[in-house]
Amino acid sequence: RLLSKPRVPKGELVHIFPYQNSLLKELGLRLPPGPSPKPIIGNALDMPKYFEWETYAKYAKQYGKHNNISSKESPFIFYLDVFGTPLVFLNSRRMVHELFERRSSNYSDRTTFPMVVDLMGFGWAMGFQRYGEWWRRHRRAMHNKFHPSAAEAYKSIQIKHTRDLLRRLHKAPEDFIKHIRHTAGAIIMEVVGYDIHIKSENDPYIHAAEEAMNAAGEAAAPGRFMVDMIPWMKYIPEWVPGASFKKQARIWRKYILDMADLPFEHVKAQMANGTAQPSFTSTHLERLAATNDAPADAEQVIKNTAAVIFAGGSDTTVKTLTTFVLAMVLFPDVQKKVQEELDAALGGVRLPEFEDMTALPYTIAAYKEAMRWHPLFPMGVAHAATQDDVIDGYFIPKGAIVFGNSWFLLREEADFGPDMEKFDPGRFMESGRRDPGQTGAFGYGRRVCPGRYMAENSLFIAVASILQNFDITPARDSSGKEVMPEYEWTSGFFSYVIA
Ligand code: HEM
Repeated sequence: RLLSKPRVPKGELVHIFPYQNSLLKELGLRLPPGPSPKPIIGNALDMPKYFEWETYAKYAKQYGKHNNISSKESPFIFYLDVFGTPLVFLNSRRMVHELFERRSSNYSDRTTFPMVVDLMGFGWAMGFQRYGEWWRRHRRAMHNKFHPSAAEAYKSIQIKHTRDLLRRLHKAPEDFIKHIRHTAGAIIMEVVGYDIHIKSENDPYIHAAEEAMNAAGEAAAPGRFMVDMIPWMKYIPEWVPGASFKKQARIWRKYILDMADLPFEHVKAQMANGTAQPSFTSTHLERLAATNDAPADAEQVIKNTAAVIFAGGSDTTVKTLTTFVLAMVLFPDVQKKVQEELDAALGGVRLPEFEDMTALPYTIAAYKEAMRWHPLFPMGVAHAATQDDVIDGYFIPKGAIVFGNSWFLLREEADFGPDMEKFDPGRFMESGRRDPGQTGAFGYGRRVCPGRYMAENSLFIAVASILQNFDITPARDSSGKEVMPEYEWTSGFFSYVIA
């Protein structure tokens, strides 16, 4: 199953995959000099269940040393066999660039998701769709309204709701997460065209989106549900002992389908009676109505894309901002510096605008540092290989699920400077530093997050507005003493802070 002429590195094989041992002779390869690299992980049982990105990063370092790899970007690649499904983990920027960017036509597929798509009903979400024409149509519908200059159109919506956030924070600062969530939801709903429904923090659409996203977070982590490894299990009836995942999927499914259907139907009804505001959904639908030869499923593409924007666009921003708030508590000096910059630029007489960005490099660096310090998707979102491939002598079979270890990439000293655990926006003030948004925080290649321009705008205006007007400090106990928050990072598809 090997391609004709694999590229063979000069004595630099760092890790022989378990299955490669048997292929070495066939390839005419020899083991590199020095202690033989051992297979690190053999099967599903050895798979780290929690914070796997740290484990893989540790292996990468450990085996790099073991193999005397001097390069700053070791060609690290790990392989796991999970009941016959090959999982490949890329632990270097060079590898990620080579596969996801340069060979993107082969690494832009997704795997099947028996739990999330077949059972839970997430097939409408572009992020889970297989690479091909159906996905491309969704991606085009989104790109059309989210490329950098299209995202400009949303700035006034972002400003409006961020100002409202300041009022809410002023009134009840202790509910800051609730307010941030409300704001992110309000922005994305107005962009998509669902804004008419926001009546309270308990808005049913925001609630459905949160439930659905929490479900995705739980269910999409590799190895979380056996049915993803043994797909025929999806046919087991719900009453069979051990099939509780089916019941769980059924409960989640309602939220997931409602989330796509209900608000879309409502926008259509609003358009029919002339009360709809211009939005992603209404402008796409209007254009569709004016097209004579549109395919029959064109409306479904609009509905699906509106839903995925709604789904992907709020929780991601909320969780990144929550990480930022924690960082401000833990690193008060950074907070002071951002505030000094804001005061110098705005003179304390007006609120920040997007036009101020050029005068606020440290503020920009601060939100970028939040994406680097603790990326929301530490292992990105897995891509899949369409065809067999070989890289540096490693064979990657067709169908392999390929992860980029973004967490590790965002901790490369060569790219971001020293003291990786420190929240230090100052690192971006040095020349030659990489942008986290282009180093895995938004994923890779043709599947890179299409909402990234809008997301960065939301982060910037929120960070600038909040820190210009508030100090973020630890809470105080009854005697007035500051108490540092207890917090932990979740593990799974997303990793975010819970306090
Ligand atoms: C800080 C906020 C955000 C982060 C950290 C983030 C991160 C990501 C990542 C890591 C991926 C996977 C890329 C890959 O497969 O390599 C992704 C995909 C995606 N994101 Fe975002 N995202 C954010 C905000 C948003 C927003 C605001 C939207 C919508 C407006 C959005 C919509 C999507 C969609 C639709 C996909 C699927 C793309 C595809 O599979 O082709 N994201 N995002």
